[in-house]
Amino acid sequence: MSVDYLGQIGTLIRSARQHRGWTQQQLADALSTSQSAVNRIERGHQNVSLEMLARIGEALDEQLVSIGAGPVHLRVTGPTTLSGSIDVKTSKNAGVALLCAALLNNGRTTLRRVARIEEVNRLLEVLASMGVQTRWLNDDNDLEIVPPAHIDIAGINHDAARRTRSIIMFLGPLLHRSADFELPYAGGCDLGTRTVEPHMTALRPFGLEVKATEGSYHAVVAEDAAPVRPIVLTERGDTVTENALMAAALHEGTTVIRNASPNYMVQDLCFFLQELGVEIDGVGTTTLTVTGRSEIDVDVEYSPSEDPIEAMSLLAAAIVTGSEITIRRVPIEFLEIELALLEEMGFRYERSEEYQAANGRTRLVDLTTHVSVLHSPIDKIHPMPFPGLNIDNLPFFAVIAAVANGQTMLHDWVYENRAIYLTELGKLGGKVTLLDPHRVMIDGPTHWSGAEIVCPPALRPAVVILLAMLASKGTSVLRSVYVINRGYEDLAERLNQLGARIETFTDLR
Ligand SMILES: CC(=O)N[C@H]1[C@@H](OP(=O)(O)OP(=O)(O)OC[C@H]2O[C@@H](n3ccc(=O)[nH]c3=O)[C@H](O)[C@@H]2O)O[C@H](CO)[C@@H](O)[C@@H]1O
Ligand SMILES: C=C(OP(=O)(O)O)C(=O)O
Repeated sequence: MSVDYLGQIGTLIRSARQHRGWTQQQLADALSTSQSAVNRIERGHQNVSLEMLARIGEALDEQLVSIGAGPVHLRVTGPTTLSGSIDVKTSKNAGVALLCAALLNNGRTTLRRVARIEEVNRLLEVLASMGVQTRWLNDDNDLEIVPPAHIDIAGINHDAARRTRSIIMFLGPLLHRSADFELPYAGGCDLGTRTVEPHMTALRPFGLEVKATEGSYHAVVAEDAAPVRPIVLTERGDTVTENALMAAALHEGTTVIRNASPNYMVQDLCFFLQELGVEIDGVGTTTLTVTGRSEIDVDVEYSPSEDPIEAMSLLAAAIVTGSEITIRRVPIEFLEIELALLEEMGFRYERSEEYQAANGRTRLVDLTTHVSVLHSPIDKIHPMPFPGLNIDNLPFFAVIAAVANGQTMLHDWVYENRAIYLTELGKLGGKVTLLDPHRVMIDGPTHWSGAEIVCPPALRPAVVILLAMLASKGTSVLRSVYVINRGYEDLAERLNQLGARIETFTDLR
């Protein structure tokens, strides 16, 4: 940790003083201190208290440093070899779904070990603005949520809401709470246009009609509407399935959802809803049969499961740095295809016996990676809805393909923009050719060398670049990492515990 903050602050003070046309003595007089003290401060040789900084700023009529504001960056020194063990944290995508689902419950919801990430923070801000009480209970990241008798949807914090995609999952729970309300447009990663139409189609049988007005969705709910036939999702999407589930959970009667996503976050939501007393058959399949309740008022505890995408990120970290590490608490059901493909590429690893996650349902294993010589797969790599290679895991195969011998094609048919961001690996020495907006060709192996890169506005590609920086020779800088913190808790610090050399810094302003 060698950022010379004192030196930087000193330089800022000197230039502000000179800008004002003052000598060191004049500043010293204004501060009732000595000229030699000012000299030491300007040279970065003296620790300055916050109070002193404020006084200097006042004397020079300039705000010298704004603390905590502005973007956060990472400085990475490489190449690194990692070692040791790391636990996978609970998933962002279950976390946000469960926060929305807590709106179904009039009672107290306690979620155990929630990922303390920016995406969750934004949703907490949104919930607070609607009058929902939330609080972190302890250092284990247990989170308590208590909705008010009347949810103030109109009071919603638009700025926080617009920064997350998950806001769309308020529709399912809120349609039972209000007959007429507005929600800001969903945000999240900039991956190109992401449709909300399947959500509207899925929720229409519950009486919901949504009109897109300027900057927000205007939702109107018809009284006494109820699904009379199975709801057939037009896409097997994760959040759309969750919306349909949440709408069905507060509908007294049985709803059948077909073409449902059986993916990890949906399973977590189903297990939680079961704890709330909602009956659900077919968890983990594409047909969910839900018998809801007209009111839910229980004090409930639930432990969301571990994040398969974080597990994949850590596997990629080990592979790109040629390291042997143990990744604990891997939800194996959701990483099997990725591992099978990696094995085909020559990756060797050991897998422990299975054990249960804290929710008592999800199967976990520990994986120990071995240093392996990888080659490209014979066929292109493409994602599919679960059970298929997870779309959020596809970007990690870019950095893996870059260290494998041969040519690999990645085909991201899902998102309009995400593959494009992978070409940023070229700045570190990767040979990544964009064939069209959905396909990239990667030639490996790569001699990585450090560079300065601004995070692309998409979580997974940003992490992919960080991982390549771990393997890059020299110093790299990754700018504006909010996008990473949106989905990962303390990633840099946890990689450092495995031996990485990543420093966090901000611009002093
Ligand atoms: C909060 C959360 O849980 N976010 C996840 C969720 O977002 P979410 O459920 O919001 O995903 P989207 O609805 O944006 O779907 C992703 C894309 O896949 C397309 N699509 C999806 C299913 C399908 O059967 N056919 C199809 O074409 C959609 O049109 C869209 O372009 O699922 C995405 C796809 O797994 C993940 O990347 C996100 O991390
Ligand atoms: C696309 C992602 O997230 P979101 O749906 O929150 O934008 C992701 O997790 O990679």
